[in-house]
Amino acid sequence: MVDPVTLDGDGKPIGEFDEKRAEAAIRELLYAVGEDPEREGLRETPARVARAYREIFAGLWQQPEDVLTTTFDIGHDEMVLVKDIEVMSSCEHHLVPFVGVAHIGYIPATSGKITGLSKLARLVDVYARRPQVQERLTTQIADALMRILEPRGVIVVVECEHMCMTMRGVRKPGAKTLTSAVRGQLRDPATRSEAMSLIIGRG
Ligand SMILES: Nc1nc2c(ncn2[C@@H]2O[C@H](COP(=O)(O)OP(=O)(O)OP(=O)(O)O)[C@@H](O)[C@H]2O)c(=O)[nH]1
Ligand SMILES: [Zn+2]
Repeated sequence: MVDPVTLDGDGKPIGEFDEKRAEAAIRELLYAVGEDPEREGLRETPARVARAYREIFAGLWQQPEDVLTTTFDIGHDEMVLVKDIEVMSSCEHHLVPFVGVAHIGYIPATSGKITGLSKLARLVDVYARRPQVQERLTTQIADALMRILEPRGVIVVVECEHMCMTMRGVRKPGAKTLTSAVRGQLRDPATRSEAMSLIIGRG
């Protein structure tokens, strides 16, 4: 899957968030919907929304290597699974949120790298804080872990509710979308089903 951010030769993102441009766009949007961005309550809104977008899309200027920095070798070669990591992302089709949880498991290489547990949650944010589709979010997390930790296997399961399906359009609140990405030894049916039962069997 191609990373949506254009990278330079050193793998760093090209460009930067243009707050002034975002502010002007929000002013235009307010005019377009028939509002008056000069009225009291809206005067600060374009600047405020621009700052909010800077935060919501901050992942565009981060790479997984920036957060998977702390790795240890503690000789643990059994599965590590972190469940119910909060996901807050934005649907790239409608620019409204999709929210839910991610479950991430990996089997370290025999003499391989383990990362700090919080780094898995940070990795989710790197990819969630971009205009996204849930399938790409899921595969990007799995592929980054495979590339950086070089584990024997990875499983990523993401369950989200998409606001574009609840607040507009088809209007089906409560519908959850599940996506998974499985790599390496976790593709083995027995290992995969052990991981899935750990993920699904939450009390
Ligand atoms: N596969 C996938 N689809 C998504 C995701 N987020 C939103 N969508 C869908 O993207 C589709 C865009 O469809 P379009 O027909 O181009 O847009 P639309 O007219 O606004 O569609 P409706 O949402 O059905 O009103 C919709 O079916 C959304 O439900 C996602 O993460 N993954
Ligand atoms: Zn959408």
